[in-house]
Amino acid sequence: MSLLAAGALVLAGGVGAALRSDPAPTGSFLTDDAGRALVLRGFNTASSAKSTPDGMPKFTEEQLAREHADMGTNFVRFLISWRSVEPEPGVFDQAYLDRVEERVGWYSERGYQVMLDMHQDLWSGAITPDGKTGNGAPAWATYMDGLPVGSHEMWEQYYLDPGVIRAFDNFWNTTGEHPELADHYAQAWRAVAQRFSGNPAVVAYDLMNEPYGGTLQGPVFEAGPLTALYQKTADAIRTVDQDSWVCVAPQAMGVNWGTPSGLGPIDDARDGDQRIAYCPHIYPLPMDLGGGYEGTSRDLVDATVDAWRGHTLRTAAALGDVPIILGEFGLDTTLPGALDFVERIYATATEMGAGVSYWSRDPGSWGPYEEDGAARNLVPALDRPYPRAVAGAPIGWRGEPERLELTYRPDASISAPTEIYLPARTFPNGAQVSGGEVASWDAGARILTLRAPQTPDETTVTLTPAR
Ligand SMILES: CN(C)c1ccc(C(=O)NC[C@H]2N[C@H](CO)[C@@H](O)[C@@H]2O)cc1
Repeated sequence: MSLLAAGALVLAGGVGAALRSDPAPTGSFLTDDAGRALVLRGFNTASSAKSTPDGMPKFTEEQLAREHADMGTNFVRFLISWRSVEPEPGVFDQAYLDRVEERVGWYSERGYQVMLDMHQDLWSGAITPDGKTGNGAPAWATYMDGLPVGSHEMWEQYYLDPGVIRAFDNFWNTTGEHPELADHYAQAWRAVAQRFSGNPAVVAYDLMNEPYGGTLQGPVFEAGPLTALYQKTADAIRTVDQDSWVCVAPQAMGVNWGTPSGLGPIDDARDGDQRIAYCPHIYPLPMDLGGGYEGTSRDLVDATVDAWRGHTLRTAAALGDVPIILGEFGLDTTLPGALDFVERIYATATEMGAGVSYWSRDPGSWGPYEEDGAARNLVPALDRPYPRAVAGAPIGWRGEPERLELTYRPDASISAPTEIYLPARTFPNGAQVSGGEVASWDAGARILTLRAPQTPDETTVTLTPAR
């Protein structure tokens, strides 16, 4: 069992958890330019970007400032789209990338890390005449070959329509008719990476949102055309960007619900340690079907989370002990037991050493704010102390409203300090620290930094509210 697992198990669940037979957490993290291990907590921003003419989310800098003040997030999975990057074959829209870069600047000014998510659902807006069902791919890359697409109450049903399956089969070249589309996709990502290479706020690229294999499903898809596309795209990115992490996601069908992924390893062409991350989603079916997190539904959801955890750790290990970002999870937080479910997912991600981007930042019953801007129940639930950046190797940590415990092995070669976020609602006067020394306390940004320990030995610091 890895040190991370031992530490996490002790912190997260006591002796009982130590008997867990699941694979050990990988113990690897994305790092910032200073080399600190990053604990990433934030939102998907935002679903509204799927349909706007300019490709931008309906989201203002003031709304980001509010999110930062209310919850101390440090991460965003920012939705971009192939249709906006490459509106015509081989034509890359620099004005669109300007708009993306402006918003990346909002996050950068507040110390955020940004993961750019090439987002698709149901392939493209071109699958239906009104352009409102799917999103992501441009119309010129959407070949349905005249096959029909129906009209459905549940959006997921469109994935079973012949026209939609054919659009995916042509992209993956399962038909043998369109080998050029994957090359275009990789070059579109190269154009994005060329723009953001060296941008200190852009830490990662999430290559494709919730991939779907059309006729091909499961390992034959994931280990076949999906892994091949990721390799092609990673290679294209590395011709212009040697440092950003490349995040690869499994197919959504099944894996979102707790079944194993057959994704194959990606060879990272960069000089030095590989920077590949694994970015699955989790949406337990009983929650999606409206069951809530109570009674029998809760038992089924817990079984899903346990299965998902084990499969995720095994895939991350198979990809080369890569770091994990939970790219999406979310729910209608008016469901019974919703906040207990949110707590369960964050505790599981913490134990795994995974980053988290909640789905999503859009207003309404799934998000942190109402349409009128009023804060919802999610805000206090997500406003928790956490170690944003660790100057060394995190072994394990546990955050409760009025207590943070972090065990890590300091790395004296890292000049930047360990940073900890402390919520105003539970740490109004800052923190009492045991096991470490306070270097600074920024009451405005709610960030406390620790002085580097004198020895490289594993150390545990505990923070409780200052009186
Ligand atoms: C049948 N297939 C392929 C399928 C079914 C269901 C989802 C899904 O719920 N995804 C969860 C959330 N993720 C997207 C955005 O990435 C949201 O629209 C979904 O609610 C995905 C794929």
